[in-house]
Amino acid sequence: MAYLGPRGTYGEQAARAFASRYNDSSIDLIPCPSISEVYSHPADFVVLPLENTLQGGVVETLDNLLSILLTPPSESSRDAHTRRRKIVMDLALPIRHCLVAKKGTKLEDIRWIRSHEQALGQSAQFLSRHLPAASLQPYPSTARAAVSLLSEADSSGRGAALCSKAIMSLYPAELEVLFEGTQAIENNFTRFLLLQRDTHAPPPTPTSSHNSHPTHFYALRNASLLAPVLSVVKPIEIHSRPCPPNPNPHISNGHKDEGEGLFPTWYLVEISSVAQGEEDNDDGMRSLDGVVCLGSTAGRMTPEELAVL
Ligand SMILES: O=C(O)C(=O)C[C@]1(C(=O)O)C=C[C@@H](O)C=C1
Repeated sequence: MAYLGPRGTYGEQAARAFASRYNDSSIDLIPCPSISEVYSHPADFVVLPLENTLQGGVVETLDNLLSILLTPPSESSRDAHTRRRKIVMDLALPIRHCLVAKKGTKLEDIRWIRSHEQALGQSAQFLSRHLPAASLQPYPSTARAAVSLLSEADSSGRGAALCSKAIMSLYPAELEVLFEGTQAIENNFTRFLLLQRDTHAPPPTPTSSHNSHPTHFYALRNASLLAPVLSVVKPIEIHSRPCPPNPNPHISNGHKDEGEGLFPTWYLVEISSVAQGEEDNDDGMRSLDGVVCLGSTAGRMTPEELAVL
């Protein structure tokens, strides 16, 4: 199971929780250096952060999920295994950031702060109030930012990281927590998705809160597809992202003739299956040209289930 590493990330916590849903103790957790490398990893399972209470969609995840719109069905290279993967589960992980620094560092000495851009954004109010002069340095993950402090040549401790307290169990002798709870609100969650290859692996065992109303995810190539889709289903959420420049002019990115001019956009639409006649609706969605099904969440883990892991 591939996740955004190194050890100590929120992604690792999500991966452990997802792995516990499988009656298979042989699932290895594989840390990857970036969200894009998680997405393209050939593992049977990958774990991706989708959205956060305070900061909204995780753009690197959205761009990777939507990149399927550029992949022709016959693709045989890097994208073959990503095409065969489907979303099977989600969870909402409580997110509580700590300001962490090398032991002995004082708050007033801190000149720069590293973290994943999501964590920096979620802590913007704290940073402007307590560390207004510090420069912000985006890192590929919260734990990578914390680990980078250890190899910092500057031993006077002028830098800090925002990350999960979990990092302290890995580096108790080197790091210390200067402040707990830097995010703007207590009820801060990041939703993670589990994608599973449609071969080999068994399905997850249902959670105790087994979701009798799964939700379904679709990638849409342009805005004109929103109208037919929204006329047949109940949308729960719609994320939009700029359509990337087309790397392969032989494959349409869906925008040449759409008249969207300067701002071509792709959409990730999540729909509920509680709408009447859901089966028909789902078939209707799949048959639309420019719509790709990305999978369904079968059961969401509750905070209580996460707490006992
Ligand atoms: O950097 C991490 O620890 C991650 O797991 C990534 C990530 C994200 O991409 O949103 C996950 C949860 C938090 O919102 C901050 C960062």
